[in-house]
Amino acid sequence: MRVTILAVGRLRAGPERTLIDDFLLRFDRTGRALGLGPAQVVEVEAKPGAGMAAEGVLQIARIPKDAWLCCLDERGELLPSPAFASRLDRWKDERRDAVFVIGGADGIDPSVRGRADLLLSFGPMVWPHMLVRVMLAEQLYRAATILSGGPYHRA
Ligand SMILES: C[S@@+](CC[C@H](N)C(=O)[O-])C[C@H]1O[C@@H](n2cnc3c(N)ncnc32)[C@H](O)[C@@H]1O
Repeated sequence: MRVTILAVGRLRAGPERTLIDDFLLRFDRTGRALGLGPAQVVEVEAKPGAGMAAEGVLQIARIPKDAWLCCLDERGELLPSPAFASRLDRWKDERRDAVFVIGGADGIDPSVRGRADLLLSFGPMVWPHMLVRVMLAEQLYRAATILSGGPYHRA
């Protein structure tokens, strides 16, 4: 199953980018034997000040028709890492694509949120979207290690 992190804004080279690249590379390596991956980051950028609705139009254009759609949202479901891994495991048997949408400064437009199969929360606090990219990349890698029985996840 291809995995896309669909994010707003361009992330320049720096520590967050390094971590994301590293976790997604590890996810690809660990997930390959499980039918998970490859993972990619797709960035959309609306004109300055165009707002969340314009970002939503760009995001919808990048979501494959039959993809599982997960929107990252602080008001969403809280899942322990093994439960998140189980979701990925189930989704990969059902669809070719999973897309994880991370909003910009204003959040995710209702036109995108309304289509989501899952609203996933990393806790009730609001995190900067660049950090949410890193957290999601790490959880994807963690999920792959849980499914492969590796020693990375210890709880
Ligand atoms: C800075 S936040 C935007 C918050 C926006 N003010 C709102 O109320 O929706 C940018 C994006 O990061 C993601 N995000 C931030 N905190 C999160 C959390 N605790 N759990 C999941 N996603 C989160 C969401 O996708 C959000 O749209």
